[in-house]
Amino acid sequence: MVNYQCSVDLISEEVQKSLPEGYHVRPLEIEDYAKGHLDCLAQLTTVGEIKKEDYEARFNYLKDRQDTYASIVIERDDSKKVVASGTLIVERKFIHALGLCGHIEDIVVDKNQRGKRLGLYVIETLKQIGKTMGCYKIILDCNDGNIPFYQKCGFEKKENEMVHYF
Ligand SMILES: CC(=O)SCCNC(=O)CCNC(=O)[C@H](O)C(C)(C)COP(=O)(O)OP(=O)(O)OC[C@H]1O[C@@H](n2cnc3c(N)ncnc32)[C@H](O)[C@@H]1OP(=O)(O)O
Repeated sequence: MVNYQCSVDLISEEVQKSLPEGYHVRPLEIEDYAKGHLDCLAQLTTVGEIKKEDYEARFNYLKDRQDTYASIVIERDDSKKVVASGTLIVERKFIHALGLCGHIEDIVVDKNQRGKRLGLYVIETLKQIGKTMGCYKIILDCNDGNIPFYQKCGFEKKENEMVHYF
């Protein structure tokens, strides 16, 4: 199984050029608590009060499972702030010959940084990580308003999303 940290290094070189100047993509780091990762996520949905030690415990849980979770961020070079983030989760199936299915989750670009193709870049990076890790497909759920964005990222609409909240 590929360690995604390595694949991000490879991807970075290949596609970094397509990012606007002054930004870079990298795996999530434990220091991102202080770099605005949660502020960015709060522009997607409710985050709640998360203490630094709890953030770090969750980060370490994910880091110990890099064959399943790949979280990436885009950092702005001048402010050193996280301005975009996203996660790929790799599901291990019995079907499709023990196939691996990638799930894209929690995509967000800071509201002041939208329209610069940062979202596209996050998705392209996660797609390449998924491919490198051996996923046969990548799926995601989104609202109607984001369908055109994901179509630009190479996704097509298929079936429906269902939810049951506890
Ligand atoms: C699986 C999930 O996580 S779904 C949740 C997605 N996240 C959110 O809804 C949070 C709030 N929204 C955001 O963070 C951002 O608006 C995002 C992530 C949806 C898009 O990020 P951006 O960086 O602004 O998009 P980006 O600039 O990369 O756009 C890529 C292309 O999609 C187009 N696009 C982006 N959003 C939209 C939209 N809502 N409707 C139509 N086209 C769109 C852009 O015009 C661009 O087109 P182009 O290639 O012809 O220039």
